[in-house]
Amino acid sequence: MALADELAKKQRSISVAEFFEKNKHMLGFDSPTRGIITTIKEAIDNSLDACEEAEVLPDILVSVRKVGGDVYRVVVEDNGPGIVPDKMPAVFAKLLYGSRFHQVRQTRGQQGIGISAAVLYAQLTTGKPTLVISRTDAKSPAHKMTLVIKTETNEPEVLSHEEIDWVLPHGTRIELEFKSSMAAKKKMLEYLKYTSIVNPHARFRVEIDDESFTFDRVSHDVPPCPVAIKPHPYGIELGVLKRMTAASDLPLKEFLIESFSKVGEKTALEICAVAKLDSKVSANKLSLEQLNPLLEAMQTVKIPAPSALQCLSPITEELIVKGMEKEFQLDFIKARTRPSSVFGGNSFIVEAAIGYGGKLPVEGSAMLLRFANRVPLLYQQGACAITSAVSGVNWKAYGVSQQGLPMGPVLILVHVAATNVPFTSESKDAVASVPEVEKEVTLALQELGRDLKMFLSRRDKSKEQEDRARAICSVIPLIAQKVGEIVERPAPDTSLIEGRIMRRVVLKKGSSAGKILIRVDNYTTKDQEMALYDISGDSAGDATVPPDFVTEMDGEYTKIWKRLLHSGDNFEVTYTGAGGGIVDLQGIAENLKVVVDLDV
Ligand SMILES: Nc1ncnc2c1ncn2[C@@H]1O[C@H](COP(=O)(O)OP(=O)(O)OP(=O)(O)O)[C@@H](O)[C@H]1O
Repeated sequence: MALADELAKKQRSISVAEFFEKNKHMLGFDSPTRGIITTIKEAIDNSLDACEEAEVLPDILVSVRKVGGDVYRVVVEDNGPGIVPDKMPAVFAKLLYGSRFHQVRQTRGQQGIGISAAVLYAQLTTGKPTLVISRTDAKSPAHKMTLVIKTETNEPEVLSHEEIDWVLPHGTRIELEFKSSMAAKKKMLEYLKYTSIVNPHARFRVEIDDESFTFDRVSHDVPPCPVAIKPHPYGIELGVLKRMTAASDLPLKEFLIESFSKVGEKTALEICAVAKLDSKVSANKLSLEQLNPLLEAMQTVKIPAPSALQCLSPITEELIVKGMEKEFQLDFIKARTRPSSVFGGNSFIVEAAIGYGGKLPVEGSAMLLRFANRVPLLYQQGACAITSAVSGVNWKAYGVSQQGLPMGPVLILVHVAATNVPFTSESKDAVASVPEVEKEVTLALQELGRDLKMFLSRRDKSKEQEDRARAICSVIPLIAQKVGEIVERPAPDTSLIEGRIMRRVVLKKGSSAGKILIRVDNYTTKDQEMALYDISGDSAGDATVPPDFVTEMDGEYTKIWKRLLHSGDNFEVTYTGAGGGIVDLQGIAENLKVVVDLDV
């Protein structure tokens, strides 16, 4: 037909670079504002992955600078293992080129698209090539290249290449220029803050125009790099099995043992028996008719779950708490790392944490921080299985109000670590709805919910006790006076009683000087900041605290002195002046025993 001939002239293959140039939203480059965050995220993901592989503590520099008009230069530099010069062009200027796609282990990068997509975005919006410097060891020179992607062929083009001296003994630096705006500055800083929470061993130095920020590490231990394992029989699909058998000349039994994790002699023979196949037949001789029952047998025979120990890298409860405490002021924080679990042959571990109170906003719904393989998920919260699992928990049972998400000063962190995170799309914004993953998130949150409930009821109880004590306090002088009248004696001095109620030390107005002795006993948890408040609201009184306290003003008269508490601490607060005052010991952990002695 004439039309078919006509169409035939227009039919041609499309390169993957051309495809993503047109569909950049699929990779998280929907708008200039988002483009800048995605670029930084892709580069940082790679830096962290590379440092983990090289077992070095990541020191990452991020710089964003306006270079004219609406063009910004983004620089990300790491102290990772570097990239050999031969591979630099393809790593940065060829889509679907990477080292992690075929590995069964937890990594941030998976697809081999991320950083080349950023290079493509830069050349699309400014026409500028990307500059890359990389060095693999102190004895070799660094290589500096400028690169573009030839979109029609998805092949790299090296515009310049020279060997240079470089300050870093090993590492990689990428500089891209693209059209953007600073509308997302807050989100960018949030992304960095959240990244530093789940990568507590990394340090980020950030320069945005003329401002600098540091997100420092709280751990000096490099997390063990996840080790790749073989695929599990439960997670295999027919096409993959066909490719694997075709490439193997081993007998079927040996092929099964060699190619899959958790398959030993006994399991391999059982699979062959269920599939009614000879265990000695060569794997590459199997026909499609034989592969179908083989696959079915591989998925019905009972096989132990893949081991998660080596291939996953959970953050751990202790480090999640450290990371959260570094970035948020909270009254309560608890984290939980669940045992490993499996979906479709993929190992995964869910970790979660709940923070409460402190400086979290009281109004509105809880803050939800979602993470997958130690990467913050900043977009598509509503489409994420983590969000629906959080909303599915009955928070009212734990003393927290709820409208879908819990409401009030609550911070929820959920981290899904998996050998293959089931994202809803290539832009890796949201976790797809997988019942096994959702169940684990729910279980982690329910466990934490019970701890939160306990904290809240203890807090309410101590508030109740304080109110009661206060009420008693207020009538003590009256009772004393009445007693004095009855027995016809002067009223007894009740100031000391008033001064030792609860954790609040009250110095009566008119007392000219006082000493408060504070002793910290029985401190079993980690160091925690304690604040001493002078809430007298009076300029006449003043207090002297030991010099290692940091003083802050809260309002015009109220001073806050802060310092970390340690077990066995002993110190004195001296109060002078006629104004009287109240020194309040706040933010003290439940299990911390603070002994306050008043010596007026
Ligand atoms: N800073 C770096 N240091 C060392 N190697 C790097 C660095 N950046 C990239 N690489 C290498 O280049 C490859 C490609 O990176 P790219 O960002 O395109 O994909 P990815 O991270 O593997 O996957 P994804 O598309 O899911 O992000 C990586 O797999 C890694 O081997």
